[in-house]
Amino acid sequence: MRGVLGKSRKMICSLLSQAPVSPAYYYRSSPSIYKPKPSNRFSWGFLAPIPSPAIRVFCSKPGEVGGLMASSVQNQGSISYLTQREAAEVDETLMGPLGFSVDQLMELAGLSVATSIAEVYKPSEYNRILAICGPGNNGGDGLVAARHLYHFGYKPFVCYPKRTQKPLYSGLVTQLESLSIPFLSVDELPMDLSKDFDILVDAMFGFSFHGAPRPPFDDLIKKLINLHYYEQAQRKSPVIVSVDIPSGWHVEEGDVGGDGIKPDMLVSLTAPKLCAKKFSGPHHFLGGRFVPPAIAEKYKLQLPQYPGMSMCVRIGKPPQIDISALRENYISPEFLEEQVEADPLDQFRKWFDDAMAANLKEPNAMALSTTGKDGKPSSRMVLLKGVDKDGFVWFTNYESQKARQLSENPHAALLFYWDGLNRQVRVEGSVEKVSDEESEQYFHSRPRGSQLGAIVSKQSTVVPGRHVLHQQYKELEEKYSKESLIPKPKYWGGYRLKPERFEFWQGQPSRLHDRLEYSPQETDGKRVWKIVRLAP
Ligand SMILES: NC(=O)C1=CN([C@@H]2O[C@H](COP(=O)(O)OP(=O)(O)OC[C@H]3O[C@@H](n4cnc5c(N)ncnc54)[C@H](OP(=O)(O)O)[C@@H]3O)[C@@H](O)[C@H]2O)[C@@H](O)CC1
Ligand SMILES: Cc1cc2nc3c(=O)[nH]c(=O)nc-3n(C[C@H](O)[C@H](O)[C@H](O)COP(=O)(O)O)c2cc1C
Ligand SMILES: Cc1ncc(COP(=O)(O)O)c(C=O)c1O
Ligand SMILES: [K+]
Repeated sequence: MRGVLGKSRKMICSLLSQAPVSPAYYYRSSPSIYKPKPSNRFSWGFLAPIPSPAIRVFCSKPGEVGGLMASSVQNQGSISYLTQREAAEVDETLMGPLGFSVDQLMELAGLSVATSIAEVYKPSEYNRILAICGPGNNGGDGLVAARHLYHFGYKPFVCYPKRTQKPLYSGLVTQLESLSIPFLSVDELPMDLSKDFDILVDAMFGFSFHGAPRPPFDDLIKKLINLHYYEQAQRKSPVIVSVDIPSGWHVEEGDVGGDGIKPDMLVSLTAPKLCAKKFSGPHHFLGGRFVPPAIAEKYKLQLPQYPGMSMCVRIGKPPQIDISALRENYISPEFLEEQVEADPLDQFRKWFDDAMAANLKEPNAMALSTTGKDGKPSSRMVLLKGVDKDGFVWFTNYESQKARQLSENPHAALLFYWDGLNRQVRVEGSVEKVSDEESEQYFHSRPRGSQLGAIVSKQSTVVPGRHVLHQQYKELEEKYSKESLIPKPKYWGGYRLKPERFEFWQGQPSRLHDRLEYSPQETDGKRVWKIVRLAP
């Protein structure tokens, strides 16, 4: 036993060091200023390899969008598929020499199913889920997924007609019961599932399925097939998510007669089985992030890289994007005149603290909009580096495009967008350079690399290639290798915007957002901020 483990550990290490990094692809979203005709559906053609994908996935049906979780898209051609026998062998190896227990694998598999669903179907629009669970481990995955989906904010129901008395399964049932998740018998299910559920999780059979489905699963499978006809009759029907194998399909041949279920999503576990090649629905995911390199090597598995910390990864063709259907319904607490600070700077600090507390990434990133003498506006992101009664400060290159525009027209607008909080803040005012001292002080507080970078970059001018920047950077690194202080170039420094108008925006349902505007007023020779509500 020790020998096997020792050997596999060594093998794992050596495989890890040689493991080719499979390319991960993502497709980009962009601000949706384009308003297509209702029928205008098109797919995003742009797929770019990135080292660590972290993106949203957009899908074809209204309400289907990726959450904030990362996902990536992988070319179907480069993925390998398992036969039924190989799938069973992998199972045995994982739970034999590799030391996994069935509970562990099932927990991770069920979690993968739940996270795949959450990536595509938002709980606000696809809330009622029926998990139909079969007698084997595929059914167990369905029970685990139902529990996670409950915690993700969905309302799951479970149909589990052929139970096993094994402690693992009775434990899963108890866990669901303790969450008051209803169990429905086959008789309690409506004839037509389309009215009561938004998502049907097909966890009836996995890779050990053989022959023709026996009762009561034959009828349950028919219920799922019938949904297809309701849809053809223009009725809204729930989406079907199949766990590992679309139930009733041959594990290798797929939907042989062509009259089987047609899932919208397939979550392959460990590695796709051969039948997955026949899956033509819009969402194919892989889950079960536990495959050790030793197994991948043995079965020559080519699997996509899981992005970041994600429990699932999209495989197969990217779905078509209907940009016109992408929308969020903002749900936030009310933002009322009585609650706001009299001084907009205090209000800004309050919201900034909220953004920090919510762990938002770079809450100090703001869009800066400027116009030159030609009156043509341009925007770009900069980082807020200080804010007080004198204004909002950022640093940049004094010979950049924005600097040229600011010299021609010293007025600008700043925009903060705090996605996770449904908030934006607009600040407008006049701009001036900060003192040289202030720029000096800030410049030397930056990492050495960024200081050198600022010297190298003649910001907004044309560069013949990346190598030129790197070459200059290297030369500077050598030049200043023995110096503790890197001199700030004259062409780098800060700007300060003195606010003349603020607007605090908080998203609300039905687009009836809160907008409170602050503008300065003279009252009895004193400057005070007047607050008004603007129509959304
Ligand atoms: N790495 C892995 O391997 C992992 C595997 N995982 C999961 O395990 C799944 C495989 O599980 P599994 O082996 O328990 O098989 P599965 O198909 O769920 O059920 C077999 C049951 O169905 C029955 N049955 C068969 N045919 C039938 C028919 N025609 N009509 C009626 N009943 C029929 C059969 O009864 P029998 O025919 O033996 O009498 C038996 O009771 C796999 O797909 C994945 O989801 C993950 O949890 C974690 C990682
Ligand atoms: C999140 C983020 C923060 C940025 N922060 C700064 C910054 O603080 N200063 C800066 O000069 N450029 C910053 N940039 C780069 C600018 O967006 C822009 O590319 C650059 O300043 C040139 O703009 P210009 O040609 O309009 O002058 C940032 C970019 C991003 C995406
Ligand atoms: C070109 C440029 N300058 C300055 C900054 C701000 O960097 P720092 O936080 O080091 O001041 C950024 C940040 O992205 C940048 O891209
Ligand atoms: K299934």
